[in-house]
Amino acid sequence: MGPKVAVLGAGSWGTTFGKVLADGGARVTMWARRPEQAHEIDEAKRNSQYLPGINLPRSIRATHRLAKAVEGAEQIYLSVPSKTAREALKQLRPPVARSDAPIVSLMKGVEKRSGMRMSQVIEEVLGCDPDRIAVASGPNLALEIAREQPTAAVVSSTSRETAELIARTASNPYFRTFVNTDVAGTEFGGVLKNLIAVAIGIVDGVGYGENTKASIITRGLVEMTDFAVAYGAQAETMHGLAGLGDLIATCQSPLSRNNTAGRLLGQGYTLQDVVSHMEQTAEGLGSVEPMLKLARAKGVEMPIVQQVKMVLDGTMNPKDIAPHLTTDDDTPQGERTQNGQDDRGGALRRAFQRARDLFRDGGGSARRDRS
Ligand SMILES: NC(=O)c1ccc[n+]([C@@H]2O[C@H](COP(=O)([O-])OP(=O)(O)OC[C@H]3O[C@@H](n4cnc5c(N)ncnc54)[C@H](O)[C@@H]3O)[C@@H](O)[C@H]2O)c1
Ligand SMILES: O=P(O)(O)OC[C@H](O)CO
Repeated sequence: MGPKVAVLGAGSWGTTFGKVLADGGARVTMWARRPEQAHEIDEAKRNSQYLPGINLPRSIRATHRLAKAVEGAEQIYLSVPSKTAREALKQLRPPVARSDAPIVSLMKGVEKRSGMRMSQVIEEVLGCDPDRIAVASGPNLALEIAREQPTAAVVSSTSRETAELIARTASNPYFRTFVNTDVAGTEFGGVLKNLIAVAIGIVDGVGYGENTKASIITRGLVEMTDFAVAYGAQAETMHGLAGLGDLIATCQSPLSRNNTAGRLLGQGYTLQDVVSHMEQTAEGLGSVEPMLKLARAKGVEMPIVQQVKMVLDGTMNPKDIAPHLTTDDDTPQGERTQNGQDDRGGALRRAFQRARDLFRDGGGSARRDRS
């Protein structure tokens, strides 16, 4: 018999992940805020609003009572929009204090006010040991997985044991989960690819073709890597499932809400129009500002994300987004990342600055992951 698990949040990803877990043998109880949604999942084994046409496993249970969902749970998965994560977590404090169940974030956003990653918000609100926290990410478009199309994902935790436990539970014949211990890289990959997917949507909406998109994806990966490495992540994580893998899926798919939001902006709709049109969460729209703030704090240049912000603010015509892939200056620049290139004084200076910051903080990347 598989572990008893709770999945909190019954939108498209929470429900799909509940199915992944149940199809891997776990005993799943979903928590939905709305009683009628909990009732539909529990009785009809359907979530018609978020996963139309999908039959959920017969074993899945659902409730709108949080305490009932987490009672006796050996693992707890959280899948709400990042802007509501803190509020949802506060309700979890009493039951979590009574258990030692790992807490797994399925979310791909940062907290707008603080710029904190979701694992950091979990650690702060629940006050639990980081080794008990895991995050899941990767090229994971919910509807494709709900249709049981073969997919890979990655689970990360500062404790390899926790990551392996969650990866074993979140695996089934159509869903294969890998592990790593680079929590910051895994989370930032999921946040950053959303921003690049918005850019791709914008140029799609304008009507530009594959050269423009390939240029943005490739240079976008450089921005993602520079940012993540500046925050103590490993560059190789950005080239794995949580980085490049997810970047490809999100930038290519019309199923992506971030890509869709960008496309509408590129077609000339305002941000306000787009937000009111979207029925599901497009995390990228709310992440642009906090991520640029974090980038500035480390001296990381993110010209593509900066241009996305200008389109969101209405200060740049979407059709102008692609040609200037740098906001720096007109000097030809090396193609490698800021961290890798040795042909620009600025990059070298920043690398020294980061090394000095790291040294001053007294530790390497693993330690910084826990901050
Ligand atoms: N959909 C995907 O393909 C996918 C894949 C991977 C990761 N994610 C990430 O998963 C997270 C959730 O996204 P989603 O796609 O399920 O969004 P969604 O818009 O489909 O659903 C969000 C759900 O959260 C519920 N909710 C909102 N605030 C809540 C609160 N305070 N308490 C309880 N429930 C609340 C909503 O009622 C809704 O059921 C996001 O961070 C997203 O980036 C989504
Ligand atoms: O629909 P999106 O844009 O939130 O993307 C969903 C997943 O994150 C893809 O991995």
